[in-house]
Amino acid sequence: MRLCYQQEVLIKEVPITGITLLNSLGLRGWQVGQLPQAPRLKGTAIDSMSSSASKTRSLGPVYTLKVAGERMTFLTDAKDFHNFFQSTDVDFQKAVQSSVQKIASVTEEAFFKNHTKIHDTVKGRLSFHKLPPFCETLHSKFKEHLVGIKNQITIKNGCEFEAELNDLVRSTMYKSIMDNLFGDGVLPTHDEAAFKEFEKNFLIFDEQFEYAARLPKIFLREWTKSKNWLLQMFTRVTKQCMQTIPADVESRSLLQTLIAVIDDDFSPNWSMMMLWASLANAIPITFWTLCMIYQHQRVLEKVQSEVRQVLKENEKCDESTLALMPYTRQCILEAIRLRSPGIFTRRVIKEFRVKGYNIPVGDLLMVSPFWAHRNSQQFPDPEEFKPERWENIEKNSFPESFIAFGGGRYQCPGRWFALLEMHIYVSLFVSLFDCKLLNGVPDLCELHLVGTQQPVQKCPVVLSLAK
Ligand code: HEM
Repeated sequence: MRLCYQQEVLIKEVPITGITLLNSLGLRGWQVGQLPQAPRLKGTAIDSMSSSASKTRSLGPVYTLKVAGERMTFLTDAKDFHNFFQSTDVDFQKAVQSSVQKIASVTEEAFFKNHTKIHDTVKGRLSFHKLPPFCETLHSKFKEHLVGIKNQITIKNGCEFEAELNDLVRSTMYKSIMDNLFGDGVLPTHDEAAFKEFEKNFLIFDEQFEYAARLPKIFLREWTKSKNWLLQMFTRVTKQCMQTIPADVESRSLLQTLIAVIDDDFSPNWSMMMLWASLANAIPITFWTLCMIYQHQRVLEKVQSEVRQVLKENEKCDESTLALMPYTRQCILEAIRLRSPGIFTRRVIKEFRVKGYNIPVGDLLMVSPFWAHRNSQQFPDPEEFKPERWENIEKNSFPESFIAFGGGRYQCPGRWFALLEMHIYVSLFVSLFDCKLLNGVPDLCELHLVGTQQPVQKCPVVLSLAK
């Protein structure tokens, strides 16, 4: 397969073994297209998702792919990311609106009317200085569910307990996050059968989320059924919630805060999207963090000695407790670096100049955190799990080269909450259990581009009580 590049009158053809590249981006079967005003594509190498050196591609710092009729121009040089996030020539809302319409049935008009308001509301509610109350409630919910597992092991007379790690993390985290953000028991977390029904539908919704942004409904029967199930649930929940929104703004749950600002009939739809955003990345990355910790004996010993000491001496969990476990936080940041979302995107609304090239209006401009985080200039030995590289990172800021949470006006508003919940969960988990990965760390499934990667294989583990 060939990809054509054209610079002024010169047409440069570059052989592309790009089907592998596309596969590695998860774009199976989509078309590689023509670059209209093209860069001389030299220079920056991009590692494939599976990161083998033999798959390294040299498409250059700027290149365009035509995917399902849409021109996508990728920026791969970290020096251009700031411009990507800050330029007024590109637009976040115009890039994502049609996907939100397909996925959540929010009309174009409703999207533009409410999106910024919702973003700012979530950002305000989950801002760094609003997090302390969540410390205690997340800690107590996680503990409740993890102690449930501990009791199952104890019942077996302290013997080992076999489990699938991804399922275990999911089932213990989902309920806790839902209760914390949406209100205790507001979503079906208290009744096991109802929760299972929810989980089944949510997993289908999540798994095919990205296809749903592009494919006609006809190919998505099962997904549409699950989406409708979730929408019906949120229709009931938001109706009840509207009648019980407390006057005191500070005591409102995130759901109540959200519903209070939406001024049309799409509350259930936005709430469903909010639920997805709050579960889809943080929970798989928590799973990967645990896998990576248990896979690396030296790291494991360091985390164990840190968390067991601190949590033994502190029954409660607050900010100062977490500050005593900095290495665990470094492990989490390192796992986020290695399992960042595949891409995020902006729509070019005014000709965008980069490296001497003019990217035309209408293009989707793309940046891949997954690949950016494998740039060896910024992250030496990029494939290695090295928590120490985060040693001197300040608590409420990230280095410019770390873009897992996006950037600019619409940067992930849940990022501090995500780090908090993961820090509490991982430290509790390691303090309670010894865990042996029976088959090592699973491979990455490359189907998720917008969200983080899921494991291909199951991850069987043997759990026992921490010694
Ligand atoms: C490790 C976990 C997470 C990662 C890697 C992540 C990453 C991202 C990214 C890359 C974006 C798009 C930003 C952009 O294009 O500039 C985003 C958006 C968003 N995230 Fe997160 N996120 C995580 C956890 C969370 C959590 C826990 C919540 C909520 C509690 C959340 C809520 C949101 C929302 C609501 C948006 C949409 C913003 C908008 O449309 O304006 N995220 N996230």
